[in-house]
Amino acid sequence: MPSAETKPKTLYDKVFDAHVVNEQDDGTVLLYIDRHLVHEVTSPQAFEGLKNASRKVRRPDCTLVTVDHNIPTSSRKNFKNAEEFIEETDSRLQCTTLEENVKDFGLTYFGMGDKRQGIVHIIGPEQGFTLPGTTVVCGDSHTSTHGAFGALAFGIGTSEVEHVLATQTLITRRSKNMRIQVDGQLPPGVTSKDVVLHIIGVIGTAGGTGAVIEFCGSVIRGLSMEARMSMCNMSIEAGARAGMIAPDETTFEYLKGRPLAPKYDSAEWKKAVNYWSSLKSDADAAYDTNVVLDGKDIIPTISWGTSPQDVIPITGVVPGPDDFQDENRKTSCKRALEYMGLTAGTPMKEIVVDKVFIGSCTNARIEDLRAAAKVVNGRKVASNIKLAMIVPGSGLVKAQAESEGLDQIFTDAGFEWREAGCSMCLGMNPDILQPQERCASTSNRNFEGRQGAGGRTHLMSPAMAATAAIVGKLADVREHVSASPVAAKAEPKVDVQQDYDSPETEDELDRVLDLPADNEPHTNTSAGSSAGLPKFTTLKGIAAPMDRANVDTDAIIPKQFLKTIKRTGLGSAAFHELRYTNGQENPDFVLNQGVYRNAKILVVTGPNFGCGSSREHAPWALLDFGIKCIIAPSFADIFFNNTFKNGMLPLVISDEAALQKIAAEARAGRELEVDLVNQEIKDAQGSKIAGFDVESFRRHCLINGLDDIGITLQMEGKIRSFEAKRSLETPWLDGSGYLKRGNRGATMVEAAPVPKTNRGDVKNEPLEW
Ligand SMILES: CC(C)[C@H](C(=O)O)[C@@H](O)C(=O)O
Ligand code: SF4
Repeated sequence: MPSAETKPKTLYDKVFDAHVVNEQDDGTVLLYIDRHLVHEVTSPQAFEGLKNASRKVRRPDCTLVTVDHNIPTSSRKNFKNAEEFIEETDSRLQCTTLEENVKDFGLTYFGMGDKRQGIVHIIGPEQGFTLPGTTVVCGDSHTSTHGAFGALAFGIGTSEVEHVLATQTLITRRSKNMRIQVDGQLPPGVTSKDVVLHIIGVIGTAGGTGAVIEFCGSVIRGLSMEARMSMCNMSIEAGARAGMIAPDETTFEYLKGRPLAPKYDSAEWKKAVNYWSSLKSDADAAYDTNVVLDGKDIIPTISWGTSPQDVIPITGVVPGPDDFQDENRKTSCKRALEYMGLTAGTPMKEIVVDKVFIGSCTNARIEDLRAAAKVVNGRKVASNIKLAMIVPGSGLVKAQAESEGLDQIFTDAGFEWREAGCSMCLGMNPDILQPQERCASTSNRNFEGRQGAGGRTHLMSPAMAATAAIVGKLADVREHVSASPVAAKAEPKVDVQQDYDSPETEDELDRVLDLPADNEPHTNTSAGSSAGLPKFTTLKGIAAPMDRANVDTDAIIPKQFLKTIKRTGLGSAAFHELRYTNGQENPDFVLNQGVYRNAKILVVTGPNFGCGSSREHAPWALLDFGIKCIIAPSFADIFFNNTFKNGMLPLVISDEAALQKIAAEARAGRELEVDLVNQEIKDAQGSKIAGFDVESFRRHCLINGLDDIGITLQMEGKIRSFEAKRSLETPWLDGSGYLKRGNRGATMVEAAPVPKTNRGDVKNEPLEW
């Protein structure tokens, strides 16, 4: 056996190992976080937690904040401030709460009046905030996007957002290694979006559970950074913790001249590139799973159902339950066909579309817009299309597209040209589908109700969505455009400097100056801080049975309830779309029936519970309903973590016979007892039905009601030594370019750290600095 030092490592192992602050014997790791992106939906409760415990943000210089999910995409010509601009009360409150928080904590913020505002996963890379070899987190599942740079980037829940804000670390464990190699070459008309949809079709939405996927092979090497981002973005849809691609010349080329990357050609840049070049898997590194695909087998791919694994080549027909072996898939197929209003056997190309959405963190970058414009150029949107919209991923993408005349191509064809934001990807703002409307969408999730209650989503590439807009039906781009719309590998540079007055005189010393006024980390103490959690020892109560697979967090708590700035009060909204029909309780749904109304335990017989979004609102809603324990054959990673942070217990029972025994008790309406101390599930008479295993650190915290942040703060010494080492080895990660440059150039004033208001009237304080 080679020693730990000499053992060949994967890219993931290398980045992970380089960030370990502390490792316990049971594998619990305190991991240092280099980059934290924050948005309005998943942060209010985290900032509230900090305030309640009188804590500060430890590293404002490593934190970047924007608004994206709730904001309208209508013209901002008359924009003055979010308070006046956002009409919907809850959305407005979420955005203004964020603005108060960035002021109170002195954070760098791209507000709606700043050209650099955009979807978090678009602006991080665009600004050079995302760098190879870093750890990147955000309270958002599509943080996986940033893995395209060889960063270890993953979504976290709100409790973890608070943990990172307070400590700049996370408590985590190692994931498995999965390699997906795509060899050969892609045929014309096939893009990275088709590749990733195809992959999810092959491995399924739970295929990557517990693993970090490394994408490699000649097809991946040949992709531009933007195309790589689209792929890593959707690794969460394959159930993975993260997706990664080893950095190479394409990556370095993309990073040249980005405001927050080391200055190009400086000694620091060279040092960085030298380090980044070492970030590749060792030749004989071992993977837990290997998948090998050939690019030539991939055809433009599109989704037909309500899960991202429900995909098919555009040349295919809508499948039926008989096309699947697995019972769970047969049942979900039936339900999906009903929801989608489709009949098995219908050719995909005959499906008529009502709306077209080109946007989202998967496909709203300049290359995506160019690919769509190439299809649209000189043509008109079909007359049956009620709305075709282009929503650029950031203000800078929008400006770049306008400078290339793409906006004109789109508007001439009949598309609406909007302002940056998440928009109809999840419809937290006014951009939604009406019930039964069918949408060709470049986003990443086709869950029931995702783009609007009753709305029907088909996922596809920008070129395919543009083709659907022109044809009025789902259509094959290859039949409508002669040349491949795939962008060349040459990097499509968005002009990130346009707002940015970079001083000519910068030299190496700059890095030292390039620090916030108080570059000392803001240290929090563990003393007298947050309240901790209620202890979980045993739980006795009614268990509700749920025979479903892939229950996503959009289903557990739909988007309209994410606008709260509190953790409580979501119980009545849990499983909203399943629980109510036209405002009336649906009698078929288990939680509306007799004893199950008071269920404390949920027994799910299908795999992959809690997949999709990172919203901690899902466990909050279950907890508020009264459910403290969920038993299932497997869970999606982020949901699994989120439950523990709320004193809840997710129990993996992978033994089918044991699970069926437990489910039988639940179906009979009898109580179960979950004994965490002895790790046993008992029936109402107290006889053991099954045993289980919970990682010792997590068990210890639950049983003793311990607060993670408090525990981590006791490691201050170790965190400080880690930071000192980081400053020496990767100095480019300290300080934020904005925080210094903001004091120099007038055009940068709006991005300076936000002083705490001293007028006591935050609402009337101008927000566009
Ligand atoms: C709001 C946020 C928690 C969520 C996510 O984590 O993915 C959102 O971005 C989504 O796409 O559903
Ligand atoms: S998936 Fe959609 S809602 Fe989520 S961050 Fe991306 S664009 Fe926004």
